[in-house]
Amino acid sequence: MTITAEKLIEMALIARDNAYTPYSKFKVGAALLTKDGKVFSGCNVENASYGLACCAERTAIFKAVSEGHRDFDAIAVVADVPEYCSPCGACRQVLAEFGGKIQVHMGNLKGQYRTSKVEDLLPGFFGPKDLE
Ligand SMILES: O=c1ccn([C@H]2C[C@H](O)[C@@H](CO)O2)c(=O)[nH]1
Ligand SMILES: [Zn+2]
Repeated sequence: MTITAEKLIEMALIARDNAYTPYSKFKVGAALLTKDGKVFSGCNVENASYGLACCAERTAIFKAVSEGHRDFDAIAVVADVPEYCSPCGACRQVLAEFGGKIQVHMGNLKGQYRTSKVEDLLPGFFGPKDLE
């Protein structure tokens, strides 16, 4: 059974409920799909030392990697935005580490989304190949 973009968005919306955002009040949810069909969710987690906030996307990626998963098909990201929730530069770089072909579904609370590949969100990215 494959997990659709719509299903992944729905899972990101559920993860968003756990966002810890006392400072920005901007709640974000993410759901990361592995090539073997597992999903790791994430939310943003802020801190009184503001710069230490971890985005929803990186929370999901670090959860997956720390449990032994490195091969990803797609990630969904959702927030209360007028158009589509676009990953920040740091998250684009962290996603790029695991492959430019990962599909990024960027959504909002209305269930609308658009999809781009990591390599199109971060053209010419610096990655593992540059260290060979
Ligand atoms: O794609 C994004 C954009 C922002 N944030 C978080 C970081 C911070 O907690 C809050 C406001 O920037 O939203 C994410 O989690 N993902
Ligand atoms: Zn980010």
